Amino acid sequence: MTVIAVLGAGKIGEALLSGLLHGGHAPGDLLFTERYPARVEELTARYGIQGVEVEDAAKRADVLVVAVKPQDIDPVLDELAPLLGPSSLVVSLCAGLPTSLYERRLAEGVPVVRVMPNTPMLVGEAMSAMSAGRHATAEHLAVVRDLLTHVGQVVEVPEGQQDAVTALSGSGPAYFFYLVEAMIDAGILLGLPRALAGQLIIQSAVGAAKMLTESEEHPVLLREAVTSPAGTTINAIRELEKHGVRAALLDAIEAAKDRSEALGKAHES
Ligand SMILES: NC(=O)C1=CN([C@@H]2O[C@H](COP(=O)(O)OP(=O)(O)OC[C@H]3O[C@@H](n4cnc5c(N)ncnc54)[C@H](OP(=O)(O)O)[C@@H]3O)[C@@H](O)[C@H]2O)C=CC1
Ligand SMILES: O=C(O)[C@@H]1CCC=N1
Repeated sequence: MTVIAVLGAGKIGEALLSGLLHGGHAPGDLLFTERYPARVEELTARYGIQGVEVEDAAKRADVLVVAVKPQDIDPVLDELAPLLGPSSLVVSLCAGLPTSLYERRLAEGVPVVRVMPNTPMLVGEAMSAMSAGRHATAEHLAVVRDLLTHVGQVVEVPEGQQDAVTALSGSGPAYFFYLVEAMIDAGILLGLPRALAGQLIIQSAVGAAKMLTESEEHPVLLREAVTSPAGTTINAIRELEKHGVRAALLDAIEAAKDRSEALGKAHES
């Protein structure tokens, strides 16, 4: 079995480790590095996996998954530079950071694959997009695809699309959580108990997601089927249009893409 080391086991690193365990990976095949001993102990207690130093991770793992914040990448690259060679495989989950950054800072020939996953990998429902760096071959991509398939769906995209992917599916779950939160608040406004409002909205979200994935229908047709003539839904839709919700979503997602680009540009020199 491939040994995978996650460098920086925060939100997404932990989601990947947990998803891989649920997907059938043995705890002994998973390693992680973390900054503080308390976090190492917490993760070891929770999952039975071993926290190690970077040097150990580089020696023992077939795949090194970098999952620190983009702002924390410099010391990680400094640590990795003397430890890795062309037989290593680096997978970067970091928003905005191009494979060229790794290629510039690591030894010649180290293969790098850039991946943008999302947190539903915790429940085996991630949407991940991967792009090969200059030294990553079809076999490297196959290894990464196999790993990500254990925690959800995977697509391959040109690296030039990764900032847009980050804005859409990387950040995407947050937009849905935000909508659900706002809709539960609407239930409170209408006088429903919070628990009931939560149940009504969350099951509606699950049902709508299932219809989106299982029916062959376009979202517009699914929405139209809910929108009865002179009924309730069209009154709500009019308010959404009046408040520019569609335009707000376009602007919001474009702003997320701009931020992803800026995170990459900050590491250009
Ligand atoms: N959260 C998400 O939904 C997604 C995140 N990503 C990407 O994943 C990366 C991590 O994001 P996220 O998980 O949210 O962030 P977190 O801050 O939760 O996780 C990063 C972890 O790395 C640790 N860390 C920092 N420096 C080092 C180091 N030198 N050695 C070992 N561990 C270190 C941090 O410790 P400390 O807390 O002490 O700083 C933290 O626990 C980012 O680059 C982000 O763009 C990609 C897709 C989705
Ligand atoms: O907010 C962020 O920067 C990260 C990247 C995608 C999702 N979370």
